[in-house]
Amino acid sequence: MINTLVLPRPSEALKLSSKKIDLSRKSKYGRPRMELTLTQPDDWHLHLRDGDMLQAVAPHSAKHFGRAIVMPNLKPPVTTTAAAVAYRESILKALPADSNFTPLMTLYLTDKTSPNEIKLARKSGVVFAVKLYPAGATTNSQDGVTDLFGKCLPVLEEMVEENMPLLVHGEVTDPNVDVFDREKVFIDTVLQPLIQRLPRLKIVMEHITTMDAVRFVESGKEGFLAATVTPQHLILNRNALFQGGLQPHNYCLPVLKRETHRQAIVSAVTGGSKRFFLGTDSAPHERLRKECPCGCAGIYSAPVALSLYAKVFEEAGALDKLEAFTSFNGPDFYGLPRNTSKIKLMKNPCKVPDSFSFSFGNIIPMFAGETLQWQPCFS
Ligand SMILES: NC(=O)N[C@@H](CC(=O)O)C(=O)O
Ligand SMILES: [Zn+2]
Ligand SMILES: [Zn+2]
Repeated sequence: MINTLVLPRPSEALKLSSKKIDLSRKSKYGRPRMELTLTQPDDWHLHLRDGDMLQAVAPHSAKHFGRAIVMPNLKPPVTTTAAAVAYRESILKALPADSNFTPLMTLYLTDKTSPNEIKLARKSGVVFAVKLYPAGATTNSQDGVTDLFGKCLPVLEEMVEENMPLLVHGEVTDPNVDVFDREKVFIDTVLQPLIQRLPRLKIVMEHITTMDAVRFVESGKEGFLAATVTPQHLILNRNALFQGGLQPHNYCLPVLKRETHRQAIVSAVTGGSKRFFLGTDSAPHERLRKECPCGCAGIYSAPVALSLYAKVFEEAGALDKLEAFTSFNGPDFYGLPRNTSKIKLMKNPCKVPDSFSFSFGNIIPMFAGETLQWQPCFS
């Protein structure tokens, strides 16, 4: 990896609680080197895939995150507790020997999921949520739900009993609804009625992209409604899809929105609300599956996500709020203990690799070839 050294300006000294930043250590150039110590973050929305791709990407997430909610949209999808247990085993095998990373498994909801499967999931101790993909909404969602209220109410009622969160890809699939409006329409036509019907169901709106979602989550009951936020929806707006030509590596679902939506999401997360937490939605696809006539949706952010979140909070003058977003709000919502270990981020400008090469092909990371200021570091 090439290191492009850009020295931090002394005026960049941050106004933070003294414990969080250690300005005493000097870089070899004699300038202050800024450090940020955080409780180990977790990733509450992650695609680890399987097979070769799993082997390739698992170490990247395990390096930075303590735990991750692992999405079940494999081929075939992880629809049973038995499949989730087996998938968990293969993830553990793909981790570096010294890794403490804990995968938190999820089940893929279908029209046929039985209430008993939820009981089994809860009993297993390794399944922490159930994921709703409206059929056809996103990558590998073809086996998803076609009619939530018609087919899934008994399962959802069992989830209330078992205190099992429902994670939602919140977009309608009606081709007549404009692609930029699909999240808002989903809120109005599915989520609002769902909450009316089952107010004690814990719901996470995954990868929110609009000010409508921000307002909706803020207006929900604390502890019952929350949202994950990706680095791309905090940093990029929809212009990034077309900057200098079509940019397949900025294409994900829900698709990037206009700047006003991005700003609303930034204000929400940097404002310190407990309802928003880190979920990278890191979604690797081999390069040629993105750079082709019908490219896949998904941005590979795992290696750069922490640097990007730090950039967003720093630019908003809210680095003091970063730790709650990366490390507290998620476990608090899920009713899990916060991590006890720490991770350090250092201001040490570094170029993001242009690509990661594996035997099966290449994966292009988010911000490929660009320089990022904050780097997680390991002693
Ligand atoms: N976000 C994406 O664009 N893609 C995800 C699926 C998803 O999270 O919707 C994937 O699995 O590739
Ligand atoms: Zn999704
Ligand atoms: Zn996802």
